[in-house]
Amino acid sequence: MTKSVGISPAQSWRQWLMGEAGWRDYYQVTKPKVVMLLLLTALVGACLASDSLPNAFTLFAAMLGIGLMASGAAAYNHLLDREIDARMMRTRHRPLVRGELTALRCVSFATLISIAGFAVLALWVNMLTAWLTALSLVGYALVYTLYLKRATPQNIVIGGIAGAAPPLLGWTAVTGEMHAHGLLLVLIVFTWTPPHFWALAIHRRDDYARVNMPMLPVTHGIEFTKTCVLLYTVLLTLVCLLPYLTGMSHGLYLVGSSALNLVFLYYAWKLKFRSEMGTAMATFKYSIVHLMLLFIILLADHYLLSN
Ligand code: HEM
Ligand SMILES: CC(C)=CCC/C(C)=C/CC/C(C)=C/COP(=O)(O)OP(=O)(O)O
Repeated sequence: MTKSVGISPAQSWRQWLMGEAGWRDYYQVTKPKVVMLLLLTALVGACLASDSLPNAFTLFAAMLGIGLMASGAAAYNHLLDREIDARMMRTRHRPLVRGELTALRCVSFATLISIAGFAVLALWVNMLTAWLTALSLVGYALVYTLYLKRATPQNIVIGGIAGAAPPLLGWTAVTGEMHAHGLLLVLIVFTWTPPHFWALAIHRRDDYARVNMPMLPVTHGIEFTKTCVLLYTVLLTLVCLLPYLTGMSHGLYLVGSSALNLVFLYYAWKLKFRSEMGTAMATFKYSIVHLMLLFIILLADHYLLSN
């Protein structure tokens, strides 16, 4: 007699849940590196909100909740952008474009982790943080992705508010209330976003033109965008002085942030006046290092120099 080779209940569950997708596809739609940097800014917001160390459980729950909701927002972005992603060189290998993750699985995953993130914040952090994070999710996943991105070259300036929110989310997670210093950290990320994105958009201009996406280099040309990158970098340098001038941060921050901004200004100046083949991409890559180090320095300054 031959034994039948059916699949076990565990295997059929896995097949129902995953289909052709692997864990890597689910991981990829969460934009993990972006979310990691967002979480760093949230963590620093939380630490700067009080003179003592924040409660470890609240901090863990806040990072988990914000991380899950930001990942959910990123997964909705993959879902809603799948048709334009398929036509752009940079994004045509994404899981939904390759068909390895179906739209139904992606929307289910995004909804599940977003609701889980909201529940974590509502149950173990506070309602203010839960609702502000939900607002950021809607701002990025719906307002930016579905409307702004396709409507105006100021898309990333306005949409940047959602990506800039995490330091405030960290702040409210610890204190339960908003504070001008938390909003100052938001202002830094908000001003940083245009040079971050437009440097990449200059490099990828043709990709965006192919799909008629009204990004600034497509609508106003590369030279104008380079001028905007330089002007926003000057503005960022000035905004970065505010934590020192308002007494929120100290000398270590002033020296560290000034050095980082001088390098950013050099990249932006070079992009405008001495551009070579890889200058736009190098400026984009530096913007990420800049923001990461800036927030680490804010943290070091807070713990080493606060009384
Ligand atoms: C509206 C605001 C923003 C726009 C339009 C934007 C746009 C982009 C784009 C198009 C990429 C390239 C992704 C790729 O290569 O697939 C990127 C990469 C990245 N962005 Fe942004 N970004 C924004 C805000 C932010 C914020 C607020 C952060 C963090 C605080 C951030 C952190 C990063 C990081 C870490 C990467 C590199 C990801 C990687 O290498 O996989 N971005 N961004
Ligand atoms: C809850 C919360 C804090 C939400 C914020 C979510 C979030 C992931 C913000 C990052 C912004 C970002 C990566 C924009 C790029 O989108 P794009 O569509 O222009 O880039 P793409 O073409 O690479 O997809």
